[in-house]
Amino acid sequence: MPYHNTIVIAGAGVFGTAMAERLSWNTNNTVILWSIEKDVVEDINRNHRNTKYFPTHFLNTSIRATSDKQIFRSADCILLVIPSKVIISFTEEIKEYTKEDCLVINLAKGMSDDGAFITEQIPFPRTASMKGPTFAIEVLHGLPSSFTFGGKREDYDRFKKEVLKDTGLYLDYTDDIRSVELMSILKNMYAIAIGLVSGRFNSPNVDFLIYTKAVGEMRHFLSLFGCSTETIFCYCGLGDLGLTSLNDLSRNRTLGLLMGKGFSIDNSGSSATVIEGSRTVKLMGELTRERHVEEEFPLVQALYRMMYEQEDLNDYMRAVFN
Ligand SMILES: NC(=O)C1=CN([C@@H]2O[C@H](COP(=O)(O)OP(=O)(O)OC[C@H]3O[C@@H](n4cnc5c(N)ncnc54)[C@H](OP(=O)(O)O)[C@@H]3O)[C@@H](O)[C@H]2O)C=CC1
Ligand SMILES: O=C(CO)COP(=O)(O)O
Repeated sequence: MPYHNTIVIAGAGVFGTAMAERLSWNTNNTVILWSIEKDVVEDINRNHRNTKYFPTHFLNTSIRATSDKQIFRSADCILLVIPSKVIISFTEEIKEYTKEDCLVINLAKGMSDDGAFITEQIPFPRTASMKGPTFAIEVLHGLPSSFTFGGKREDYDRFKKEVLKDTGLYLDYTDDIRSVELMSILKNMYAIAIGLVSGRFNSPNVDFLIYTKAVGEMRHFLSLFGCSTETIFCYCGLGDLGLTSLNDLSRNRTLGLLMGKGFSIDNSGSSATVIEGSRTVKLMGELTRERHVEEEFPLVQALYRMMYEQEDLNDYMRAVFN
């Protein structure tokens, strides 16, 4: 007998919509997008489009959308694809509507503004984290794409077999959820760091010089947070760092490119685009100082001084080529 799962995706922005499309390829999944954006919900239900985020693309007609939080009552599995800073309060709110054995998977970046790991704060017994080298537009266009599933082994096995069947989405696995959450925020920060030198030099030699330093710092961070350093070899590690830091589709790399070309930046968080790496620079810049380990993280410190302490581009370059 075929399995049947109701998947409710919280967030009908670019990535939530792309994931809805792919999960709908498995006809045993009922896929529902939940969004605060009423115009987006209406567009999906009436026109099978999400014109705000994908002006030219038609979605699978089986995908339904709603703004009613009661929908979470029906979920066997929830994917969280809203900005990471609102996830904890959001899950606290929907908890009362939701089945106790629902699997809640965080696809957004893994840390809240105060430095808490999101999956450790979500008030559900079955949680997981799923991150990988996956630009939304390529997921939407049906290209084979991969994630690391961080969570319990039995949840991984079921999710892979039942939900991802026929979707062209592939998984590797770790039980170290925290390491998956950590990799996802670090690679955004290092995408800015590498974007900065790409913007300035446009040189593969220079890019990979800084890329290699970034991998070393990511490994130090895994140790600092008591995580398995093996996760660096998963899709969410080297895979996502490479994708985000070396491709101009990335918003974080683009921010670095612009800074490397001398444009000034707005750190207020008011930007309409999600550039989560700048928050990570602040968090990790301060955290490494508080723990007196800043010398092990020269890229982070150089970025922090440039983005939050008014150092200039030349200071950044001097610091990272040291
Ligand atoms: N884009 C990509 O390629 C990838 C993105 N991700 C991650 O997915 C997460 C979402 O990113 P992405 O889809 O790109 O971002 P978008 O900005 O496209 O989508 C976020 C959605 O969440 C909504 N939202 C904002 N605030 C709230 C709130 N308080 N409650 C509920 N919904 C809210 C937004 O609505 P509104 O526009 O009205 O604010 C929007 O619909 C991020 O953590 C990102 O890093 C992961 C892998 C790939
Ligand atoms: O997270 C992403 C790919 O995994 C998307 O990266 P950006 O947020 O930098 O666009």
